[in-house]
Amino acid sequence: MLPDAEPYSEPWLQGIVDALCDLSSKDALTGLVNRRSFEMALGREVDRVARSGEPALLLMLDIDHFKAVNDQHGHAAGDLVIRAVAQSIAQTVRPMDTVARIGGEEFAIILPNCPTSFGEVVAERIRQRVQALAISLGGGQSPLTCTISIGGAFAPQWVRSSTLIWTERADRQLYRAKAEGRNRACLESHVDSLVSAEEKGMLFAVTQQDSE
Ligand SMILES: Nc1nc2c(ncn2[C@@H]2O[C@H](COP(=O)(O)OP(=O)(O)OP(=O)(O)O)[C@@H](O)[C@H]2O)c(=O)[nH]1
Repeated sequence: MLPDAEPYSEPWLQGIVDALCDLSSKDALTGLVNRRSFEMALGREVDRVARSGEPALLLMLDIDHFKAVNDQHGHAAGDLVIRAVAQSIAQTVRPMDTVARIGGEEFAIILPNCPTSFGEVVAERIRQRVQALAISLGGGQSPLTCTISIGGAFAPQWVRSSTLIWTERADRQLYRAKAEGRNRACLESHVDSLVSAEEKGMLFAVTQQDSE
């Protein structure tokens, strides 16, 4: 939609620029950050963790049995569920956290500066908030409920990881949550002992470069 201001005026042009930025970085259905922006934010977070050593958590979330929602209630109802879950997740985390829709019924959250002891608490809080939703379909129909599965992994502190390794770790926990029965949060444990050989190699490469 074109801005309200006088065409070609400075506010009008700024409005166009803002709208284009939104279009390229936001998901149209939910208004959350889109996959492209999420990957950029994750890359920045990997760098920040390696520099500061602050703990950061990545959560991957997926609506359970979502295909059945579409099949039983139609695609429009499915869209309502996706929107309601997106809103609920966004309202449960801090403004500094990045909440993204990265696929059909898949979401991801980057939580910078998240103490390791807080990981389970925040994941569980999100799971419970979504479970408590009563999603109105209108037209006298009963409201829908849904559940999500959550997988989480902390970025290894003081080690330069990669977005791919971090995402794979969180994804592995999400698969575990699905396999163990869904509607649950599974987080990787013993963060320090889980630095992979590849990540150690990356740390060595950085140290070598720095000393040259
Ligand atoms: N309404 C709606 N449906 C979507 C959208 N994007 C993807 N889907 C549907 O989401 C469903 C995902 O189903 P699956 O990947 O089989 O997973 P699931 O049924 O949630 O099962 P589990 O993840 O194993 O619990 C598919 O039916 C897709 O068509 C969307 O934007 N809107």
